[in-house]
Amino acid sequence: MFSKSCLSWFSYQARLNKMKQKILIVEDEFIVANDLRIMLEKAGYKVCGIAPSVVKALELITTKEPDWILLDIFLQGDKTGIDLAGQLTGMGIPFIYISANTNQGILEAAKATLPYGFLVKPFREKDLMVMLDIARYRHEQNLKYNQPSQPSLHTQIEHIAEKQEPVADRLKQISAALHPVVPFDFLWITKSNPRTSTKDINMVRLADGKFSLIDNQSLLKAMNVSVRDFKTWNNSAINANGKSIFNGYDFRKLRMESPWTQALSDHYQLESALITEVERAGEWFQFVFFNQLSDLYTKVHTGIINQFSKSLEIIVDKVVYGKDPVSGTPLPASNIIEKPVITRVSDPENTQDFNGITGNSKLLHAAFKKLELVAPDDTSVLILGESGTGKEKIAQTIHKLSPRKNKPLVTVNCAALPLTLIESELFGHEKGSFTGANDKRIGKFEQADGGSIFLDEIGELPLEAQVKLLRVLQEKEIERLGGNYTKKINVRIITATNRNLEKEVAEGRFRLDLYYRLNVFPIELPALRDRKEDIPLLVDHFIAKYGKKGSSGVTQISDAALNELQDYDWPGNIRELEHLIERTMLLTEGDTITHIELPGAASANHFSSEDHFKVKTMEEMERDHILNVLKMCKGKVFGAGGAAEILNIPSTTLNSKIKKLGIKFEFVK
Ligand SMILES: Nc1ncnc2c1ncn2[C@@H]1O[C@H](COP(=O)(O)OP(=O)(O)OP(=O)(O)O)[C@@H](O)[C@H]1O
Repeated sequence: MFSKSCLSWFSYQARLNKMKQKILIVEDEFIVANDLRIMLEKAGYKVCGIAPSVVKALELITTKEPDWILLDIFLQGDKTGIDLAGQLTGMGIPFIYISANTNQGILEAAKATLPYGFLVKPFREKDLMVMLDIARYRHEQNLKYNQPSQPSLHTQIEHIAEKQEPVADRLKQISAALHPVVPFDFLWITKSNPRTSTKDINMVRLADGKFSLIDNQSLLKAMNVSVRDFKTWNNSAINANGKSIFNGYDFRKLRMESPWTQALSDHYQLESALITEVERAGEWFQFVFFNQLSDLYTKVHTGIINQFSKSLEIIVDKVVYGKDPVSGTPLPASNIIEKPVITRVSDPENTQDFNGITGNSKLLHAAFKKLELVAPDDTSVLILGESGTGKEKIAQTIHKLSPRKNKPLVTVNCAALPLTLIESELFGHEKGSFTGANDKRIGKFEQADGGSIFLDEIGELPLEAQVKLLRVLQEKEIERLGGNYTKKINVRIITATNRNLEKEVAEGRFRLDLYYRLNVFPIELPALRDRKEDIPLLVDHFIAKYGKKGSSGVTQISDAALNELQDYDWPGNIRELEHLIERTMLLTEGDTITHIELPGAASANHFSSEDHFKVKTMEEMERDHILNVLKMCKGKVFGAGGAAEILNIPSTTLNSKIKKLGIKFEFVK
């Protein structure tokens, strides 16, 4: 055992070690920078400067020669921390990111610069010190043994480019290496000046996340574009006018100016682009990265792509327009390109189902893309959408696609929990901790340990429980009611709501700090009325589902009935459609649904003359009952004489039922 004096000698040495370390803070928010300075100085470090921009940081690096840099990502000026990071690696200065931005694309970009750590704001003093300690230790070891921690992207690309493998294979590997840093769904590499259309390279990202090389001829066929049109369009390469990021308005303008971009983006549902050019022996080559997400590209990506311009040159020289590695002859594009197998998500003929989620609309694809990005991480996800849009299904898919898939996914409907039992349900209780607690209970968080917890209708959680939840998120530990110890837990949190949480925060019903913690990665699910093109697929899906389950002989639906469904507004979204199809199948004789009785349809319909055949589902009965009570109470939900009191249920529960059942205020009047 160490004696007390021996221990204090160690901490004295540790402090001496720190004192030798000069740290530069690169942070544009003065308060945060100052806080950091105070924490570091208290711990014995020397802060040699604070820089709010990359320009200032470079100046201070030259004059102060820092040993370490704490680096924010978005800074004053047009350069980001990630731009600076590239230069720091070259200068051999170790750095740690400190940022509130945990957007997946940015994290990937940050990762590619090989930082010694990434601290998410807000953080505790202890977190900063531990991270710095570990980073310093790792850096010392690296210096001692002279080991680069992992190959840089450039080294990876160099290595792939040199491989004696077919061009298509190398391009796939290069795309996979580039994608985490500059995400794309379609990469077009073309010789922009002088122009030669035969040498275009088109890399498409498939549904499984892999890449495929597709030649122009197959592309034209898939896009239904004539060779003549293509030749005319293709003579005009994209004129980027010195710009590199094309989001929103700029992307729409680019589409108008470049018919080829328009055709590509229509076919592949592309919404943004990042363009860069490299020069090789007097010839210019354009790399156009397209993405299905709008507003995806930021100056972080331009910074990265500029850092990797040498890698792009290698791609041009050694892979795309170079010599065949085996025969040594120049690579004619037509020979190196394989026939495509297009099974990507957006191909209506091939993919209609993404992990059990049916739909092929653009809006749903945007949600899938986000889901794919976030699923493998531990990031908290907030799913937003009206009742019945499939939020729970999305939560299940996130869990299924995550490394936690073999551990439990515990679902909690916050609206259905009785007020008095919420805390014990979520965090558990010890025997005798309150009247009626006859046994000890393991809470939902503990049940989900190692896996994920899905907190549905999080907007309904009362304020007291919100405080506790916040603590769990911050401390990653729970305390059972009546227990006097805490337990560490490792749970990924997925939440969902059909409420406008920002409004809830503004009106004091939801804690702002909790909202920030949960809203790290929001996924919005579109209402069915905004993606009616998915109705035929969904109908087929439900006919198949209930055909298998029940005794109905229905296997299809007539065009006329389908048209009726597409004309309806779907206030209850997919849940409403599903129940309607299930019910209609029960009532249909033969194998084809030819008519659908839509809610509110006029008496001219097929079934209303035979009311005695009409079977109401439990949900419909519940809906009718609530509606009648609401009418009786003149729409009053809360308080004395309100519908909740008459129905003897908490008003929060009633409110969520009203939403779930698609009851609108207009129906009550
Ligand atoms: N894209 C989809 N493909 C197939 N079935 C779907 C899809 N989306 C939702 N469903 C089905 O629709 C029903 C409602 O979905 P879910 O319960 O996930 O919605 P929700 O948004 O969580 O609703 P609420 O907010 O009311 O809890 C479920 O039976 C689900 O299986």
